[in-house]
Amino acid sequence: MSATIQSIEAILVDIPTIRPHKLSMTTMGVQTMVIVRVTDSDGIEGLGEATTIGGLAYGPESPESVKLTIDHYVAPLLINQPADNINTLKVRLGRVIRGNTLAKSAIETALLDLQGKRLQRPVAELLGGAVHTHMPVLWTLASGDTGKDIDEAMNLIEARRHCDFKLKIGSRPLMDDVRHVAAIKEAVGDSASVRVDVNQAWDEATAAKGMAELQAAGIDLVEQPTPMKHFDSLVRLSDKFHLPILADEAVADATDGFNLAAAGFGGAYALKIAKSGGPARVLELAAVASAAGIGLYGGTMLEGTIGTAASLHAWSTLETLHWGTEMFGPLLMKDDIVVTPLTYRDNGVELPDGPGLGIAIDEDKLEHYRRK
Ligand SMILES: O=C(O)C[C@H]1C=CC(=O)O1
Ligand SMILES: [Mn+2]
Repeated sequence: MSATIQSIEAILVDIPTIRPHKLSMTTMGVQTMVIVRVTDSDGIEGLGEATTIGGLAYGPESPESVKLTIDHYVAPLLINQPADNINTLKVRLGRVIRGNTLAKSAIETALLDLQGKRLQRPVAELLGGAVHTHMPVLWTLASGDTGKDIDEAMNLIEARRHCDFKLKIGSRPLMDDVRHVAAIKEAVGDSASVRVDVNQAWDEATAAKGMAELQAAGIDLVEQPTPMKHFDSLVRLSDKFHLPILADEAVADATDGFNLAAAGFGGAYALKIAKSGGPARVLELAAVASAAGIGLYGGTMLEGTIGTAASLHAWSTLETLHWGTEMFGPLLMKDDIVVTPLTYRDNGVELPDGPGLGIAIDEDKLEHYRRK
């Protein structure tokens, strides 16, 4: 008799950020994680995380709605079901719950962690095995102030914590953003790759002008310049410029990835477990991208250590991450709720080892930061 699922808990955890993090649609001062704990009848526990940015500012699921979805819809479907057949559990959820990929990602992660602990194997091995144990990680400069961003970048380069940077733009007039970006690129020099993320803020005409300016300033990649559903804009812009485009919000799952590639897009895709529905699901998008000759990037929703580790287990199985990763979420938060944080060194991060995700909760910290 295989073990059955006995309990599913979704916990809201609020941790302040080390500084304001300014995106085109919101400025974050705190990050809210939904931590999921699934226990089975043998007493083994699996951990998962669902995290978004700025409540409902980034996407259609909020931390509070994810908790409600898990408590009221997911848990009753999974309690007393065998814990070890994750595909069957996902089919069961998928038949009754549409969308809600953040909640599904946390659940898929927790089930993989549980299975890994049961088998005493890492999650990467359940996904076919890690090709890499150290992955490059860029840092996002988003204080909202050019001088502060330059100081931050210089310190991180000096410490060999990050050598590549992503700048959040799109909330200011175009030429203000261009001057901001050009000043940072000039300061960090040629050895650093500087990219921008517009988070859908431009229309196509603004994007065309912006991309011409950014190309001239030596920027390497422009992320999601136009609204997520405007596939045609992304295709035309990717045709027009040799400055490549990274599609983020536009591509959530393998079907989006297939449609955008079929429409003629020739850039790269930001993979995120939260968009696709988990560390196994996101690899379906990676496979479609690879089949279409589209580059890969390990993306984040600024998750804490659990969600970041889950993503790293997935990215580690990919032969090539053409644009590296941005798995720095835990470093943007003032504190952590795990016993041993991830190891960031040599401009990257180590894949945690040990069974499952290789992550354990610090119960005192969780108690301190959980929403009362
Ligand atoms: O990419 C996004 O849209 C969201 C996120 C990733 C890094 C960061 O600073 O914000
Ligand atoms: Mn993005």
